[in-house]
Amino acid sequence: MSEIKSINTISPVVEVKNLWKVFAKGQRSKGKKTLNIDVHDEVTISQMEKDGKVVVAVRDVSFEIYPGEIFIVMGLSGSGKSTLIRCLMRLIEVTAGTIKINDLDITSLSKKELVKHRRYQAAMVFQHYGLLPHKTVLDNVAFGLKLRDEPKEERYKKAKAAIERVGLKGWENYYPAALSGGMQQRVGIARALVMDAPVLLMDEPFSGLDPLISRQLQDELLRLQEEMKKSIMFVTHDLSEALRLGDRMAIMRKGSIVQIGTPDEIVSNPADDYVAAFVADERRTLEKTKLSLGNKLVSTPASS
Ligand SMILES: Nc1ncnc2c1ncn2[C@@H]1O[C@H](COP(=O)(O)OP(=O)(O)OP(=O)(O)O)[C@@H](O)[C@H]1O
Repeated sequence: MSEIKSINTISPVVEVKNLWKVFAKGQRSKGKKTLNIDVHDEVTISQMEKDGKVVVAVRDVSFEIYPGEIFIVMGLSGSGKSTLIRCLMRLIEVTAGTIKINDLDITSLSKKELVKHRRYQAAMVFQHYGLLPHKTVLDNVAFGLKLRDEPKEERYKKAKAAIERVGLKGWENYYPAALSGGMQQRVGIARALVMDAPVLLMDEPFSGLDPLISRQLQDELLRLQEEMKKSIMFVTHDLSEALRLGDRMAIMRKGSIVQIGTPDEIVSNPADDYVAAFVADERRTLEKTKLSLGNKLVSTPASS
């Protein structure tokens, strides 16, 4: 009882409330501009969607991420995952709603405050690494600290430690092109870790990599998380990755979150047919395991 009470009183690090992102169709403006639209006017919005004038990429989304939690966002292509995670860094301006990180509403920050938010509160790992090709591994990792005006000696010390943490000791003076995809993504992770921000945003960081490498990196992330206890938002469309990494997961469909729960809850109790279709294979495997376990129990002499 007391344990449940204490869990309920932990404050979230990330708190997203009634978030909307509506894009004007045909103007791929990177989402920097905000569209002037009343999201509460459902009739107008759905008419504009039907007329192909707008795309509602994120629709009235709310969730929290707690300290030390890996929160997975999953959904089919086009369901709004990337738009959502980018809103948290404010790489995309939101249409409506609030995003609080450590109680600070980042949707209302000035440009100057936003720079600070990006340098101290949240760090992002992208699918395509986003490394600077003309800088060495060491300078890539130290770059964010340079933007923070940290003294050279200090930033190299921290960068070397982060490089060692992701298993790349000895590669400090190489350029990204000399590294495999998996190693480049390790650099991407080191670059985020070195900032020591409380929130880590990871947008499909391991997809596109060899399955074996991506599994190694998943293990690595779990190991690092044991030490770091960050609040991690992790976007993926790979269910097995989601189930391995996630403490809780949100399933997105056409911009909305259709279910939030622990991997167990989602697999054993999908909220609708869309979620059920996602987890169908996993359920089949579970049922087979239960069945064969049941058979074993029935047939072992010890059980009779
Ligand atoms: N800058 C933009 N301008 C207009 N529409 C956009 C823009 N960015 C995304 N969209 C649309 O918003 C919807 C959600 O896209 P988003 O990239 O967030 O989905 P996703 O779930 O991340 O997909 P994927 O897994 O393919 O990356 C899609 O219909 C997409 O075409």
